[in-house]
Amino acid sequence: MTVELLNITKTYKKNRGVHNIEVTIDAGEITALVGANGAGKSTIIKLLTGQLMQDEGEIIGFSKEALRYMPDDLNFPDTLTAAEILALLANLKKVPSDKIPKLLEQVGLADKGHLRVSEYSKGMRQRLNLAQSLIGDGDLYILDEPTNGLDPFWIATLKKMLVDEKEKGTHVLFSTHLLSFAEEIADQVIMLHEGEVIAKGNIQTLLTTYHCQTLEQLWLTLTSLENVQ
Ligand SMILES: Nc1ncnc2c1ncn2[C@@H]1O[C@H](COP(=O)(O)OP(=O)(O)OP(=O)(O)O)[C@@H](O)[C@H]1O
Repeated sequence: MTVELLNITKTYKKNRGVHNIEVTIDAGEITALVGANGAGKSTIIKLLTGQLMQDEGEIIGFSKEALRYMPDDLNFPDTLTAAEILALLANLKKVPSDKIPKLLEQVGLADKGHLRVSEYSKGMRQRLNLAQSLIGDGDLYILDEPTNGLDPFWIATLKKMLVDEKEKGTHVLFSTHLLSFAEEIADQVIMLHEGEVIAKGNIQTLLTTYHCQTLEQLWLTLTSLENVQ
């Protein structure tokens, strides 16, 4: 099963949002959503996760039950410990609480689960955000700027986790400003510019087609064209 955005348009009151978006997310692949600030990445993620409703178009193949989601700005209640927060969220997803020690361990917080989130650094909060997105077995995994606040070790660990998810047959879609991160692990890319898709498809095929060595080169080439197709 694939998830498809068909001719999606979302306009905010004064701003354009995204326009005529046609995107397919395949199971067992990693799709990277890339583009400059304001290009429309978060809007697409919010449409996919049901936080926004499109003005036009249709999303098919999406089921809320299948969704696991790592937002870019998750605020946790400061007075709860990380283990308590994960227990609450596991309970909501009907996942047994005995999975929590493993989740904490996966994000390197095994010995910090008893601490209140107010005592966490930014990177630790982001790892807790990652841990909550690992709860359950939903096979549509969406991550909004997952590398934010992570140090190089945790960026490398995140890469392995996403590749493992892909190998389990999960649909993985993440947004990023880091084109090298996208290039290293994604199969497909959706490149956005001013609310429109300017390139999409298999990364290697796109690089060959446009005679580029890297995604950064491709992005610079496409965004400097006078008439973007
Ligand atoms: N709540 C909102 N109200 C009005 N305009 C908005 C709102 N959210 C986004 N926009 C506009 O929609 C466009 C796309 O924004 P979006 O947040 O999707 O971009 P982005 O690619 O995620 O950017 P960034 O990399 O800066 O997070 C921008 O022009 C932005 O100003």
